[in-house]
Amino acid sequence: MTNTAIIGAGVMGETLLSGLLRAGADPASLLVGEKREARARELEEKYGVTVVSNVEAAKGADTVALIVKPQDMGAVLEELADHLAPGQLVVSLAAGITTAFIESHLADGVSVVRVMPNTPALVDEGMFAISPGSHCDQAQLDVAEQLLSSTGKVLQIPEKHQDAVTAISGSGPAYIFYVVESMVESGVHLGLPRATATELVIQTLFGSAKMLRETGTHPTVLREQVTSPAGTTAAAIRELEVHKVRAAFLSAMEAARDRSQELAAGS
Ligand SMILES: NC(=O)C1=CN([C@@H]2O[C@H](COP(=O)(O)OP(=O)(O)OC[C@H]3O[C@@H](n4cnc5c(N)ncnc54)[C@H](O)[C@@H]3O)[C@@H](O)[C@H]2O)C=CC1
Ligand SMILES: O=C(O)[C@@H]1CCC=N1
Repeated sequence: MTNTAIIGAGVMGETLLSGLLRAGADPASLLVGEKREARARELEEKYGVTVVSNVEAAKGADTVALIVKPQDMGAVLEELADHLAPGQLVVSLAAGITTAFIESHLADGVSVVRVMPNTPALVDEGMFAISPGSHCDQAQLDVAEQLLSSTGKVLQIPEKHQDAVTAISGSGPAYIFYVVESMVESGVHLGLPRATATELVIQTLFGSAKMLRETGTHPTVLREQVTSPAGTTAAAIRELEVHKVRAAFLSAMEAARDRSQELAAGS
C-alpha cells in the first residue's frame, strides 16, 4: 500500500483528499497536515483520516502533495526539508511555484512534479496539467498521473507552459461561474424567476460543454449553428462584440498568466 501525504487541506487539498477516497484509497493511507485546528477536526470527522504534523505526514509518505498557498510554500519546504529523502515524490499543486524553487529547498535527488489542478476535480471532472522537475523520471511522472487521474483528465506539459495553463484551466472555473452568474442575473432582469433562470443557464452550459466534447466540432461552427440571419443570437453577439468581451477575455487571461509569474517571484 502506498501512502500519500496531503500538506494543506483547504479547498484544493480537500478536493484531492475526497477524490482519492472516492477512488478507493484507504483512509489510513492518507496522512494529512493542516495547520488550522478546527479544519483538521472537521476533516477527521468527515473523512476518517488522521491529521498529524506536517513532518509526521511527510516522513511516512511515498508521495507528498503540497497544497498550501504559494506564499506559504517557502515555510512548508523549510519545515519539511530535512525529512524528505530521495525516493519520495513531492507533488506541488501551488500556482506559480516552480520545480526549481522546490528543489532548491530539498535534498538532492528528491523528485518533484508541478501540477495545475482545478476544482471540478470535486466531481471527478478535474483538469490537471503536470510537469516534471529536474530529477523526476517518467515512472515518477506516471505515479503522479495515476494519483490525479481518478478525479479528472491529466495532461503532461512542459513547465514553461504552466503559467498559461493556470490562466486557462486553473482559474478557468471561476470565469465560467462568473458567466453563469451574469446570465442568471440577466434572466432575472428579463423577468424570469431566479430558480428558472438558474436551471436554464446550468443546463445550457452543461449541454454546450457536452456538445463540444462529444461532437468534436469547432466552437465557431457550433456558434454559427445557433446564429440565424437577423435573429436573436446575432443581436446578442453584436452586443458582446460592441462591449469587447473577446478582448476582455484575452486581457483577463494575460493578467492571470502574469500574476502566476509574479507568484513565482515571491510577491
Ligand atoms: N482553489 C483553486 O481553485 C485552486 C488552487 N490551486 C492552488 O492550490 C493551493 C491551495 O489553494 P486553496 O486550497 O484554494 O487554498 P486554501 O487557503 O483553501 O487552503 C490552503 C490550506 O493550507 C493550510 N496551511 C497553510 N499553511 C500551512 C502549513 N504551514 N502547514 C499546514 N497547512 C497549512 C491552510 O490552513 C489551508 O487550509 C494554492 O497554492 C493554489 O494556488 C491551484 C489551482 C486551483
Ligand atoms: O487564484 C489562484 O491563485 C488559484 C490558482 C488557480 C486558481 N486559483
